[in-house]
Amino acid sequence: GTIGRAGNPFVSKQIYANPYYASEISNIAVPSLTAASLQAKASAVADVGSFVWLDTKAKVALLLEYLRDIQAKNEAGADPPIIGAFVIYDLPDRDCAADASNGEFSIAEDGVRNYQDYILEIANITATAHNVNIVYIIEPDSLANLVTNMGVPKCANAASAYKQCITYAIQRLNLPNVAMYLDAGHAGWLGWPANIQPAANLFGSLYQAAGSPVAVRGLATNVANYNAWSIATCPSYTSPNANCDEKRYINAMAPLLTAAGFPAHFVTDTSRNGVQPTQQQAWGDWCNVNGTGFGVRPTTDTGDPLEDAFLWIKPGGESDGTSNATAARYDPHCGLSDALQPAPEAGTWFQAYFQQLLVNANPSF
Ligand SMILES: O=[N+]([O-])c1ccc(O[C@@H]2O[C@H](CO)[C@@H](O[C@@H]3O[C@H](CO)[C@@H](O[C@@H]4O[C@H](CO)[C@@H](O)[C@H](O)[C@H]4O)[C@H](O)[C@H]3O)[C@H](O)[C@H]2O)cc1
Ligand SMILES: [Mg+2]
Repeated sequence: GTIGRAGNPFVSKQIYANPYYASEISNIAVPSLTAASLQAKASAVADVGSFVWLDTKAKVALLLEYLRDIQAKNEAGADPPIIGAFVIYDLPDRDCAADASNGEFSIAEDGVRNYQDYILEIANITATAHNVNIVYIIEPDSLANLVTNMGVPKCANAASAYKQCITYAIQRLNLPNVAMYLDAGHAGWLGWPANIQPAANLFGSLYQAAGSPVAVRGLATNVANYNAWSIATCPSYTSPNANCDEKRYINAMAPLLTAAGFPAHFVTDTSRNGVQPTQQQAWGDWCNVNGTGFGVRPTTDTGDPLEDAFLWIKPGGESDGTSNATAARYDPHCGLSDALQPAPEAGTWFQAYFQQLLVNANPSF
């Protein structure tokens, strides 16, 4: 049966500690660290299962390589069995409300067709690796931008392409060895009272229009963001949004989704939420935020029946965006007082940020 229909895809499994992140740590981070104690801690980070971002068509080659490695490890008796963990992130006109993570495809230049080819390649590789279970997070920030940023021309112009591409993706990846979670922003984005019902409507209508694919298990929250899973006192910067953490957000969202025909479960990114409250000057500050730390390691022990797992989705140490104001992809959020600077381009290794996460890790390494 499909792992999506079969319930929580993470139970009695371990997430692949992928070589891409491990090599960033062993080739860049460890040699850059002077204290031997920090080198040992850094090496331990490489052993944590985290998500591989397929943020270019070229990186789909990694999917094939890593699924083969997982298959071999499982055949050699990996216990618990290893599952693959990947982020689908290559929409045309990507990251439409920001400048830091714009992608390789543009709608004006056959971007929808290029995206469909990207998805087909992933689907074909996924189907051949039929005895490896895989979790896909679908397109961070995309649908959330369609809820709150239709006033941004680039988002308004991209809306139908986003929906067409995401529908294509969840239909083509609706395979027996797949579970998918659609990205749903975070408590400080779609959790606002003004946004949460429109968000449920969008997710419900898209899910049903796609034919309610059984492999779609639910939604992913807090991807590349910093919110607490559950916090006793709402931080000041969250006021007046009562949904001030991810647990409150998903518990407010779940009944609205069920009513919209989408009985969803959730996963939450805890890779960078170990320090609470954060040093964000405003809740909407998303770029390379100062003072953060690695959060709870991946686990299904969430204490909430709606929450399948805490996961490390954003690879901690990879930049959210460049602080170079002359760069083509410069976004002003990466130049704010609460953003660690100087920062390299989105997705590239940011050693000072990795060190920050490491020394602030909670639980500590
Ligand atoms: O006082 N009030 O009553 C009240 C009422 C309503 C208010 O309005 C809300 O304010 C929120 C901010 O507080 C806004 O949320 C921000 O929206 C941004 C996109 O526009 C997101 O940015 C993305 O972040 C991603 C990583 O998460 C990046 O990968 C990506 O590149 C980047 O673009 C921020 O996270 C997210 O925090 C809401 O839209 C907005 O509706 C505010 C106050
Ligand atoms: Mg981003």
